[in-house]
Amino acid sequence: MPFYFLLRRFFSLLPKDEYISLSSYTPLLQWDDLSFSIPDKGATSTTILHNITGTLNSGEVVAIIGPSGSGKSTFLKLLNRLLEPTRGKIQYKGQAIDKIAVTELRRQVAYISQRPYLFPGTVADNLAYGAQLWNLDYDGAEWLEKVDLSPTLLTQQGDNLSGGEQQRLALARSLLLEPSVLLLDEPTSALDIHGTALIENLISSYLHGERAVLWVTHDPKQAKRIAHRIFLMEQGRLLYDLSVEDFFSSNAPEKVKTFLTVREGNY
Ligand SMILES: Nc1ncnc2c1ncn2[C@@H]1O[C@H](COP(=O)(O)OP(=O)(O)OP(=O)(O)O)[C@@H](O)[C@H]1O
Repeated sequence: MPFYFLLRRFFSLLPKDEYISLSSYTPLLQWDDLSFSIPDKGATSTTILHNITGTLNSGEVVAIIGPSGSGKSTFLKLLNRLLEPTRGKIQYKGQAIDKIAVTELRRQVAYISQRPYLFPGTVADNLAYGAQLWNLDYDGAEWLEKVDLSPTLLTQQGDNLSGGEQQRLALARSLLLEPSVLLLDEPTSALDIHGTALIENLISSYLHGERAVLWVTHDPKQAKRIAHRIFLMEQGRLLYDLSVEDFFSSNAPEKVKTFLTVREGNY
């Protein structure tokens, strides 16, 4: 009997509680029927995200791609409560995220924005912020080196750094808190090829144990390099949730092929 069927048979004999306790079979994040609207002037509203359902499982990188304005950033922000959904629910490790203290949720599910907000103060102050909150030991110089920044920057004011340096500092500041889930909003948009490769390698070495990554990118080639699955979004809807192989296969849905053609074709 194939291994998969043996596994199914084994699970069907277990009481439900034991089944749920097998954490590697539990998605880290689940979202169900998520919508997000913004009130207009008057009694109407504009819906930015429509009825999105899905999961992020331990050990995977999911790339989110889609045209500008399709709702990718809005979707990420809902997952650590930077925004609240108008409809639907989100769970982290099986627990509703609005029942988890926001500071704890954001330590576990970290959002790193495309244009990161640095706290006033030095690079060292920025690295220290979360670590002090959670009483963690860390080596600031080592973390700077991991993101290819010189330790000599520790004493510099954060707002003196270039856009790409700020992105890397924000990434180091988040990674040293060891979150389970990284929500990355175009983390390499301000980096050259060398910086991009470095961050892609850093994230793949970060991905072990019960960890997972949602990674917004505009670049299908990057999605192909880094992801196990790809979400294609359009006009606030999740059009497709496909394995990377299916996404780039000759049998991919027409809308996927059209998207790839518009973004330069041959992948
Ligand atoms: N606070 C807001 N008020 C009004 N409209 C908003 C607000 N936030 C987002 N939007 C709109 O919602 C849509 C989705 O925005 P979002 O930033 O999530 O898209 P995106 O796919 O991440 O875009 P990009 O790839 O350009 O970063 C856009 O049309 C945007 O203008």
